[in-house]
Amino acid sequence: MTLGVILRHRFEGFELDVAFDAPPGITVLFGRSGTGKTTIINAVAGLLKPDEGRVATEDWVLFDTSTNHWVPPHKRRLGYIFQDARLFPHLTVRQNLAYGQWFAPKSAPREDMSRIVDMLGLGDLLSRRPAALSGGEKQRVAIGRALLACPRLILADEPLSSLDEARKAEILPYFERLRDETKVPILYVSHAATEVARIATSVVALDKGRVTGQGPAAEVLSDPAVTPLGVRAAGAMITARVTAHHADGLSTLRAEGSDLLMPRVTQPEGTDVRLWIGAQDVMLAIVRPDGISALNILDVTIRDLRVGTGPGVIVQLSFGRSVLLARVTRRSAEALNLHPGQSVFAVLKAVSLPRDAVGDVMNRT
Ligand SMILES: Nc1ncnc2c1ncn2[C@@H]1O[C@H](COP(=O)(O)OP(=O)(O)OP(=O)(O)O)[C@@H](O)[C@H]1O
Repeated sequence: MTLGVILRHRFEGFELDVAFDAPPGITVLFGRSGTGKTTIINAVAGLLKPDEGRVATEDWVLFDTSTNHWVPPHKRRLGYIFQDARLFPHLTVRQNLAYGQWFAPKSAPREDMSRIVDMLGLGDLLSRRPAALSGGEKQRVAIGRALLACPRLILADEPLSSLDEARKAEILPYFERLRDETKVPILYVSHAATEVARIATSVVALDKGRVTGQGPAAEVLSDPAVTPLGVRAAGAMITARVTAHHADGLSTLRAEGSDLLMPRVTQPEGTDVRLWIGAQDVMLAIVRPDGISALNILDVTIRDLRVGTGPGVIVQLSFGRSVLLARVTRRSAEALNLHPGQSVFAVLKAVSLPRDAVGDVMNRT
């Protein structure tokens, strides 16, 4: 089931004009603050009636302004996952989960509570009340409650933004499972690049109320013309296989015929992972560097250079069939005469990898 979204709405000083598709899996609405992400979520939820638009799947129309069709919010069968989990404090985890189930229509296919409890690792928490849960645990219960309502669509508005880095790392694998195991489209708002790289099936990049890029996560993220958060946060996502863990805390990952050494990889050997590599963590050399501390030196070819208004240049690199981005100064690009088609070496420090940069690969069959 794919959700089609077409929306036009004007607030004083802001105009939203977007059209995109959300296929099964997680579609991340990705952009800076004030680009219209929450306005889109509110329109899909029915909390905002847009000036014009249509939101529908193949067999179900939530609203269509051209025909005056409008399904009220409580009949839309949506699962919500908010920034704060919004659990009922006086109910146990089991009762909070059952509350979600209570809202599932009798005609809907029943979701199996024990499957959801297993998927989210909630078995040991069922008799606790929310006050006795960590932020990450609460968020897992909120995901379970949303799923048990048998939603036709899940809306997640920055669900990780109130969690610290450790809690985020704890909960990201559950969103990865949600992405891979749930058949309904999930609209997920985020402005964190590593989070997007890990969980997105597809990305809708937004800027000032407009879609600047949409498509599979790896493509949108590595397009230097898109970079929704600006060049400082630009980066690319590649997939790699964990081939060995070493005693010094590093692991070898195989990607595009090359070995990469990375820290903090917890996935077992043989696992395919997604890896987020920030553009500012990649240096370029026109001859193979020798005698440097950086552990990863990759053969790459320059595809494109994007010169902005500032002193930096985003260089798009072909790494096998994958794409990497490097951010260098315009001065370096000129001094090295960097140009499309040129073979260069990308140098990547192992320690620069952020804590949550390695995630599971989608396992959809
Ligand atoms: N009810 C409203 N009335 C007037 N202006 C609004 C209203 N709601 C949102 N806006 C404006 O619309 C723009 C988009 O807001 P929106 O909340 O959708 O952005 P966002 O991308 O979700 O931002 P954030 O990441 O900060 O939540 C902003 O300029 C905001 O001030």
